[in-house]
Amino acid sequence: MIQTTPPEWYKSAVFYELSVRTFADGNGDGKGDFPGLTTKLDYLKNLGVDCLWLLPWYPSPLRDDGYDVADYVNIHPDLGTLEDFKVFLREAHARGLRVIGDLVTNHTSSDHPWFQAARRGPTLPDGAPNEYYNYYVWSDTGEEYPGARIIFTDTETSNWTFDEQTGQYYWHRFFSTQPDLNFDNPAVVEELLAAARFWLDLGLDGFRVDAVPYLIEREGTNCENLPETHTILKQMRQLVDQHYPGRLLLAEANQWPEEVVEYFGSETDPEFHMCFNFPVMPRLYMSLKREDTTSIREIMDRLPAIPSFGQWATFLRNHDELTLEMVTDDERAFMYAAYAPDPRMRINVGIRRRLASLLDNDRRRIELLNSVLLALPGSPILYYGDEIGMGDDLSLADRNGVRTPMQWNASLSGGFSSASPEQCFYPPIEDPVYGFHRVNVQSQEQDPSSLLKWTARQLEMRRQHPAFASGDLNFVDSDNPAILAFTRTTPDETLLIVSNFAANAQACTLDLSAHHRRTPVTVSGASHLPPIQEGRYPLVMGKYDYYWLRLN
Ligand SMILES: OC[C@H]1O[C@H](O[C@H]2O[C@H](CO)[C@@H](O)[C@H](O)[C@H]2O)[C@H](O)[C@@H](O)[C@@H]1O
Ligand SMILES: [Ca+2]
Repeated sequence: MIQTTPPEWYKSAVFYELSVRTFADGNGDGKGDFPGLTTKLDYLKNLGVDCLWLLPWYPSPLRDDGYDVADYVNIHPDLGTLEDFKVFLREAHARGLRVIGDLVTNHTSSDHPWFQAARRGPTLPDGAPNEYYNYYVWSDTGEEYPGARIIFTDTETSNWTFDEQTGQYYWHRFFSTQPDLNFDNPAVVEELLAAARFWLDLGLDGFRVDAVPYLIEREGTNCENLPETHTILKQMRQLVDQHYPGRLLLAEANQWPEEVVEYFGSETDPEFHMCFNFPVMPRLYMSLKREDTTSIREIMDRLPAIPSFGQWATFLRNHDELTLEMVTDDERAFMYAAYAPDPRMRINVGIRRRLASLLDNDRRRIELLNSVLLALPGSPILYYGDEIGMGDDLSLADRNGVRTPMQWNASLSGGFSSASPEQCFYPPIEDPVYGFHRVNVQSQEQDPSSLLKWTARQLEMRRQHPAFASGDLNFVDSDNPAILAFTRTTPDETLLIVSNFAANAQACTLDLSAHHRRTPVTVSGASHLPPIQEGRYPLVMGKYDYYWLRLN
């Protein structure tokens, strides 16, 4: 059962991101749904995750996979009913699993009744003011805010789109089918808070809040991270603190450390409990190809201190492209050359591939990056299917190639649905390397050496050593840049994590003078390494090897 304490459960949680639509189909119509997901809760519990993050489940025309919301307080009919959702949430809680949703704040779908009403213009035919007009951001010229970048660079040429009905332009930071809400209008803030309350009242454990930097526009700025945006987001936190203590707000702010840290607020004026650590993610991949981990250490050193209630969210992949917004131009060019040799792999400012295919399906590299993810400060978020090494489908448009059906077994449609593959929302992957005949949960559950079993064991080990979640981070100097070494320390234990990012065996000497006379023992307890006699500690590691050690 879910305990109401500790309120800061998210600090030690492992999260699992999934799309209800592509996880498990309960009624055989080819579309995943809440009843299907409910049947998979034991799988998720056994994997060892603590909290599920569900992609948007709202009614939507699905022009951005549900991030175009047409009704904030309902379930998309394909995914089931509100009653199905309640059953799912009850069953998740009964297993000790928490659940957060995705609150799409910045914009609605152009199909949302608010936008359709807004298009009637500022004044209604009877002369009364149209209250919905000011729910959105309008312009006569479409020339305002030229400092705001375009985010979906492959699709959009402007952040303004002309609307025939009003004869005006409306503002949108994402697709033109996603008009931005006008957060200068207090009624809009109230609507979003009411939507949040609706789900929190049903027992939801919180939200990942989408695209938070873009709520407010101001001339002469880039319209990101503005002080007025923070003021609004703090109202959301106040709502949670006052009425829903113990629930979580996680900010999706794809920004540099100096900007993202502002989304935590402060001890006395809090904003989000958690923020994604976007900048470290591409550097994990970059370090592998460069066989040089300097950039990981540099970006982690650049993270400012966060309030005591705060926690980072770390991840290797998610439902979007592997974003390259938080790297330099040179680094971006390097990443494209290294990880997206086929132009179809590129989209907007990123790479639309899954973890296993990015890493050439190399089990050692997959384990290495996961082991670093689980050991770095922050609560890790696993992306569904990556725990079994699913691949992607480049023939699907947009970012949908990384959103294919979960592969449960080798039966028709990979056990995702009793419908045929052609009837599935996205076709299940069937290629010989990543297809469901070869890569699926059932076969990996029967194989003690599978990636799935390895992942479950790592999560269990992480749980047994709280320093992984809460220990202080200290980098250990290594004379070999291919080898990343750091400690995580609590008053009770010190963990030493050493990882070889090179494709060959590497030797290094670590400066462990702070740990003189201690003996590194693998966290499983299976192997003792030589004691740290002197400050300089020599180590030889096989290619892509990693050690999780406890200093006794
Ligand atoms: O709702 C619109 C989009 O919001 C999120 O977008 C984020 O992903 C973008 C890349 O796909 C990224 O560049 C941007 O900084 C983020 O806000 C959401 O995760 C997307 O799926 C969605 O389309
Ligand atoms: Ca279904």
